[in-house]
Amino acid sequence: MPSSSSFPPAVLVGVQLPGVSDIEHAADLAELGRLVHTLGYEVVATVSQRRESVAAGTVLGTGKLQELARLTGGSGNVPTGAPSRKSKARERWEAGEEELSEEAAEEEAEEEPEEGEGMVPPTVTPRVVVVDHELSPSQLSNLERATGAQVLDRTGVIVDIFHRHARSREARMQVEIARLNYLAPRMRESTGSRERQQGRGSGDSAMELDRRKIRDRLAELREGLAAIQQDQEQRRYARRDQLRVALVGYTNAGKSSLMRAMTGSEVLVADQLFATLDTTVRALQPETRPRILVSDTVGFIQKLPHDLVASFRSTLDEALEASLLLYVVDASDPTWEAQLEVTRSVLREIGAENVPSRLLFNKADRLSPEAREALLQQHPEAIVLSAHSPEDVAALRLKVMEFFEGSMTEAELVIPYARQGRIGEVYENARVLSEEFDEHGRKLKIRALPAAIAKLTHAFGK
Ligand SMILES: Nc1nc2c(ncn2[C@@H]2O[C@H](COP(=O)(O)OP(=O)(O)OP(=O)(O)O)[C@@H](O)[C@H]2O)c(=O)[nH]1
Ligand SMILES: [Mg+2]
Repeated sequence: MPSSSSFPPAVLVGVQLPGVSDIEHAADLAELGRLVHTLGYEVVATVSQRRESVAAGTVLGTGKLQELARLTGGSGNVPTGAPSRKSKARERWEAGEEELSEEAAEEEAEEEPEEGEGMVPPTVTPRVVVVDHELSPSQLSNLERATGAQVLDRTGVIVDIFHRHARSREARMQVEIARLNYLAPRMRESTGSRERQQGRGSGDSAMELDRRKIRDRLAELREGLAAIQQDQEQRRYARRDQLRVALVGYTNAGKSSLMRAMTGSEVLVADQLFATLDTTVRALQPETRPRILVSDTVGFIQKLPHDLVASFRSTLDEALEASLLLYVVDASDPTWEAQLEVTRSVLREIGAENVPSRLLFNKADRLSPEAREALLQQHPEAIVLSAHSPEDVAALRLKVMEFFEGSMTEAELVIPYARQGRIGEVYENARVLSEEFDEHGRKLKIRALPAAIAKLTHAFGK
């Protein structure tokens, strides 16, 4: 890990809209800070403003913009209209004293708050401005001119992280599709005179392509992706008769840590957002009879760009086809409820809301005994655990096995002596309850999923 001074300094910019509480706003900015940190920047300052809406031209009002420009060493000059007088109602709302009524909001077009909201000036000059809202090309351009710094928006940051973390061919293609979709409309509106339009790493090569080339590239990518996905579908089809459980949840909740602990696999665990972009499937360990497959999946985040959700759909199809979804929640995060709601809504969006599920409150080692108790009171059906505790993971394994027990049935199978070489298939897909030998072969009593019984019966005959 490099020392913090080697990270390029960045300043965060957020607008607190009416209806967003102080706590929610602070959590939003904290999350943006973690995204920016994951991308390799150090957050040295935050500029935040209460506004009725994000300013069409420059996101912030002129006064706040100048404050931002002072931090970054920019001119603060932007082509906006002259600021108008601030209403008394707005002054009170901005001071946090009351809700802003619609009439009061309409009273004036632009406001100009002066107070610094307790901001400590950074000792280094931020070279990057990261805005917690999606920016239009003209907002981006105005902000770059006023601040003299590189400007990124939240979507751009997420797309960049995905770009850096994509490993498999499929994930790389999905991310490239999302990036091109993100860049294309921005390129359309700009006349091409601006450099670094989308900031570091998020579009340098794409900027050289014209729109037609982007379209061609998108078509090529979609075709390539379709071929890969067909392959995957076949593999999933082959696994349809197996017991499958998928770990889903907010980014950084601990899905990969649980995957490691449950399967002994070496999947990447990192205190980063979106460390995992590919689905990994491994058998639950110690192996069960029949064996149970566990999938680790891409994490969710609030305000996930729609294109990214769409491009990761196939990754999430893995979750759709699981018989059991384990919703992993970071119970030590004060915003876990909002995070769980994001997870639920994305899964609803892909049609997975009817898959049976269990709630896992992870990182319980960071909770006080009272907090644990309160969670269980609130969600008696949930499992409270720590991915770092072998006992907790062993108990989870039993719970998962119990869940599948209910969906299995029993059957008899006779394996002719000539086919004894394939006996391993039976042990992998079923639990053998008893066996006898007679003149026809090995007579087995098995317990397995109905689909697995059908397949084995087909393979070996009655
Ligand atoms: N204290 C504590 N830390 C945990 C626990 N589970 C995971 N972590 C930490 O949380 C961070 C994120 O863990 P991951 O397993 O990578 O989380 P993830 O859900 O796979 O995250 P993404 O792949 O980025 O979506 C890592 O630093 C883990 O060490 C736990 O039970 N207790
Ligand atoms: Mg992960």
